[in-house]
Amino acid sequence: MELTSREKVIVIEQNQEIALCLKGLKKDYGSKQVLKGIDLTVQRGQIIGYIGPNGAGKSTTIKIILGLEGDYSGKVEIFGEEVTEQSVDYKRKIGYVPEVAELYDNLTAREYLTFVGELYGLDFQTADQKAQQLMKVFGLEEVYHARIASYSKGMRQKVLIISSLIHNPDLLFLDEPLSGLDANSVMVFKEILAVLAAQGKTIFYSSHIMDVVEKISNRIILINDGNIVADGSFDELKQQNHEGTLEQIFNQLTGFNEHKALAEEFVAIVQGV
Ligand SMILES: Nc1ncnc2c1ncn2[C@@H]1O[C@H](COP(=O)(O)OP(=O)(O)OP(=O)(O)O)[C@@H](O)[C@H]1O
Repeated sequence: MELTSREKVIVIEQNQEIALCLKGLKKDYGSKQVLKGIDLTVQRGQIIGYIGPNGAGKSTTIKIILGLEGDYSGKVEIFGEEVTEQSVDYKRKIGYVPEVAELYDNLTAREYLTFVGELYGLDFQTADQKAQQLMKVFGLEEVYHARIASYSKGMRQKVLIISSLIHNPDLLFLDEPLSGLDANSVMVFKEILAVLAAQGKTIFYSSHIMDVVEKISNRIILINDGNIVADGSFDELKQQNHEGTLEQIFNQLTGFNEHKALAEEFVAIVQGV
């Protein structure tokens, strides 16, 4: 499809707009330094794959950006505005799928999603209508009025995904979002991300499923021990590290080559040898 010159200008402007900027982000928990100075600028429309070993500080970064974790040093800017502990308005531009969520089991999906929609500034009717339509797309129209307590894991995850997008945010934080989704739903969700990114939404995608990160991200950021140790497209990382898959690059950059020895040790202990 040929873009008109006006559309080309809009695309260039969008690409230059900065959605997220982290400057010297540091965070300690007691004597443990979890983030040691994260500097990061994310352009609007990018899909960032944010990866790193367990405990590297990925969720901590996301929670700081969302204002869920205080007591850090450094700066967080969202669409050019510095986020402070008092800032609230910027949250309307953000959607979030947490790694672990407290869904209100006693509520129905309708009650929960309209509650979240209203928190994000939608009126009840709009939230109700959108929530019902989105549930239908995910094949959940029949349980819209059922309590979340009766949902399977994947059904809960779909409600979480809907709740993160109901207010049409510009910046989306996804922490292991595919958790519990079946293969068909994964396909739908990956397609949703591609369409959102094409519309200029910015997506920050944190996951351990390397082949998905490799495919959907146009920029991959690897953090290890509180620092960014790699930043680039998958092709760039592949060239720099002479490795074939993102999983292999991950192993190399985190200095890990003991999987066989560790597996054998584990099984030997299980067998009581
Ligand atoms: N509330 C807390 N109190 C104390 N330590 C914490 C707290 N939250 C996180 N940590 C520590 O901070 C470090 C980073 O945790 P974080 O959850 O950010 O890691 P992660 O990269 O998201 O890991 P994973 O891949 O396992 O989800 C870990 O060592 C963790 O124990």
